[in-house]
Amino acid sequence: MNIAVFGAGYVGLVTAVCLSELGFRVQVVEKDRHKLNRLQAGISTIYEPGLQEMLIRNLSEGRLVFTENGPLAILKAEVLFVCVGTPSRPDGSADMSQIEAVTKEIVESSLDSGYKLVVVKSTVPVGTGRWIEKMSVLYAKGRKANLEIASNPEFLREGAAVKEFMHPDRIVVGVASERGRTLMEEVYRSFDCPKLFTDSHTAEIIKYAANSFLATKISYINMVSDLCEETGADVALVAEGIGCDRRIGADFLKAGPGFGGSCFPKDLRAFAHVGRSYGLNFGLLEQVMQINRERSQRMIRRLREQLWVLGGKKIAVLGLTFKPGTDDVRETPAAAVIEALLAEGASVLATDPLGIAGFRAMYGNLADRIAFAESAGEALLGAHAAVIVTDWDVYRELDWAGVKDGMETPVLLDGRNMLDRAEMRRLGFAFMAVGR
Ligand SMILES: NC(=O)c1ccc[n+]([C@@H]2O[C@H](COP(=O)([O-])OP(=O)(O)OC[C@H]3O[C@@H](n4cnc5c(N)ncnc54)[C@H](O)[C@@H]3O)[C@@H](O)[C@H]2O)c1
Ligand SMILES: O=c1ccn([C@@H]2O[C@H](COP(=O)(O)OP(=O)(O)O[C@H]3O[C@H](CO)[C@@H](O)[C@H](O)[C@H]3O)[C@@H](O)[C@H]2O)c(=O)[nH]1
Repeated sequence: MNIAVFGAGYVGLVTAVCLSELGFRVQVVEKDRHKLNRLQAGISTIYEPGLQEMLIRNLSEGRLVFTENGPLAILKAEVLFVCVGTPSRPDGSADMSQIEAVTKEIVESSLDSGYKLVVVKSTVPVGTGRWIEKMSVLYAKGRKANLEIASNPEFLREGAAVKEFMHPDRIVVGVASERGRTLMEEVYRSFDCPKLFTDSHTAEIIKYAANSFLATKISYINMVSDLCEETGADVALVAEGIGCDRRIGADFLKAGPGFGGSCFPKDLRAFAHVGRSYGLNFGLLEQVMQINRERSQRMIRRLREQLWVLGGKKIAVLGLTFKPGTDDVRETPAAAVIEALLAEGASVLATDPLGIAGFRAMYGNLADRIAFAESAGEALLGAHAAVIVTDWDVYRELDWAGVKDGMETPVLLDGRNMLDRAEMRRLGFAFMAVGR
């Protein structure tokens, strides 16, 4: 089967590489020249375990092609995956302009040709499939494009994208016709997981509802974590205690600096906007987002417990990516923490195993006001306190006894609850962990 994938970002690139690995012939259409050059040269533009090797293999064996030539890819393909971005607009709604641009290109390149299944993998508001159908009629200007629109939301997590694409918990497909369903069954034939076939509205809602629910769990445990801090309880044990109940489940109950990344914040804003646009009370999600916004202030408050004044002090920030195992810094909680520290008059020395370059590129103004260190050891030299924002293993494995002596004052705030409290106190740290 010939497949076209539009957009070689986190989702598009992983989808394309994995589908080619499964034996499909995949053409990836990417408009960003810089990305395209690198991909054509066999260099992955994102860091994902396993991706680079698979990319090179499938590229050299000819199953995977990166191109700017949308019309040619459209002509050849029977199934077209749309994986372009759906970023936030200022009012929180999803910006659908990239989806519309791809729609136009697909319609104009498939006029009077055979049936094609257009599969929307991007995360989109309910009703998007219908809009694509309507716009297709307009762009066809009275001629006929034989397109069927399906919804196939993607649930992969960054840092484990290849593994999660290849072994998902479930596959959701919103498709109307038998022909479309048969094609999607063929695409996912080798996947051994529940496959849920629905109408397109249901599939579209499943994606936002899943992300919103997971983010709700995180804000919920973060709310409880504040109470644990006030009362001397331990949020990790509370999470274990409630998570053992199978109706609740243990996942996504880790307290921390709040959720970040390119998905949860954006998708919550968009889902809340969708709810409001139907006149519904989605205030629950507003609260989830508000709790998340307040996390950085909570961390400042903890630091004050030990440091008295923060102004003029040097604080090491360990971790810039929104979670470990990725170089992605989009909407990272580290940015809010650094912003709050600077507002207190502290100076910041930040470090991260993979995220420094991305942080400099994305947060230029903020990056100009802080310094960067190549390693945690270097960041901690002369620091009055360290704050762990991202739970990288290197921080778990750091020689804390060794670095402590280089600090001005050995204050450590474990924002991810990842270190052994008794051990850190034994080493002589004034140690605080989120939720304890
Ligand atoms: N990042 C994730 O982990 C993840 C997981 C599940 C779903 N999603 C959703 O998938 C979608 C894509 O997310 P992403 O993180 O991959 O985005 P991204 O911004 O990393 O990638 C989008 C890519 O599309 C390209 N593009 C834009 N317009 C194009 C066009 N007309 N033709 C060809 N290429 C074009 C861009 O240059 C970019 O490379 C979003 O809707 C997102 O919410 C993301
Ligand atoms: O118990 C937890 C779990 C996660 N997080 C934070 O939540 C954010 C998101 O984490 P994660 O879900 O692992 O990362 P993403 O790669 O953003 O994946 C989410 O967003 C994707 C894009 O929509 C979906 O496909 C995935 O299913 C969904 O998990 C990160 O900042 C994490 O540190 C916590 O604070 N506590």
